[in-house]
Amino acid sequence: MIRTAIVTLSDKGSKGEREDKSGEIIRTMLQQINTSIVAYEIIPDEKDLIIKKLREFSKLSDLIITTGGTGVGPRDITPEATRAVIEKELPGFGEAMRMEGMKHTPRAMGSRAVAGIYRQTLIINLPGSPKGVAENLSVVLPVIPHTINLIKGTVTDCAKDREQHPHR
Ligand SMILES: Nc1ncnc2c1ncn2[C@@H]1O[C@H](COP(=O)(O)OP(=O)(O)OP(=O)(O)O)[C@@H](O)[C@H]1O
Ligand SMILES: Nc1nc2c(c(=O)[nH]1)N[C@H]1C(S)=C(S)[C@@H](COP(=O)(O)O)O[C@H]1N2
Repeated sequence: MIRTAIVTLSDKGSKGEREDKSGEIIRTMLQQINTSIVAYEIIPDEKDLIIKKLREFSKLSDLIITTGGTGVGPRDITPEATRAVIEKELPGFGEAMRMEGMKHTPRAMGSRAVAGIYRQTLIINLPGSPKGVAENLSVVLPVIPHTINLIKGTVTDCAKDREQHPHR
């Protein structure tokens, strides 16, 4: 069971001015893999607060998924906060999400989403819009369990694991 935390970055959402559809989509899509939601919060786009929350949630989760604040708006700061926390970056996740996203909309190149590892927790940024969340998460979802197994050291032989699970 992958213990998962969801963090929605939204100034409007944190003030109760918008329903968090994006967080809800993450929750629904995660049912496709073996996860349990252990934490969920909507916070404003404040760098120090995001850093604090990522560190706090990493103590209780194997996976943290953020949504929002990845673009070029004046208050978009999620990638910088994530980079301040992670110890290893996984650039392939962002590359894959943007590459696939551009098949849907050229605006996908405007997301600066990053992914990486802090201690034993995988952190993945997703854009804020519900469509952006669904399209981006569908790209990385199949590799999340394998990545977490590698982080935790429960899979050490990638080649053998690939023979057993050729599609993930
Ligand atoms: N959590 C969410 N739930 C539903 N829709 C969202 C959410 N986050 C973003 N959106 C939608 O995606 C659009 C682009 O997201 P973006 O984060 O740039 O918006 P925003 O209005 O600046 O957000 P905020 O002021 O809440 O931080 C929003 O205008 C909204 O329509
Ligand atoms: N696949 C995909 N990626 C996407 C989108 C989308 O609809 N689909 N929306 C884009 C848009 S419009 C923006 S502004 C950026 C950043 O969104 P954020 O600032 O809400 O995180 O993500 C982009 N990435």
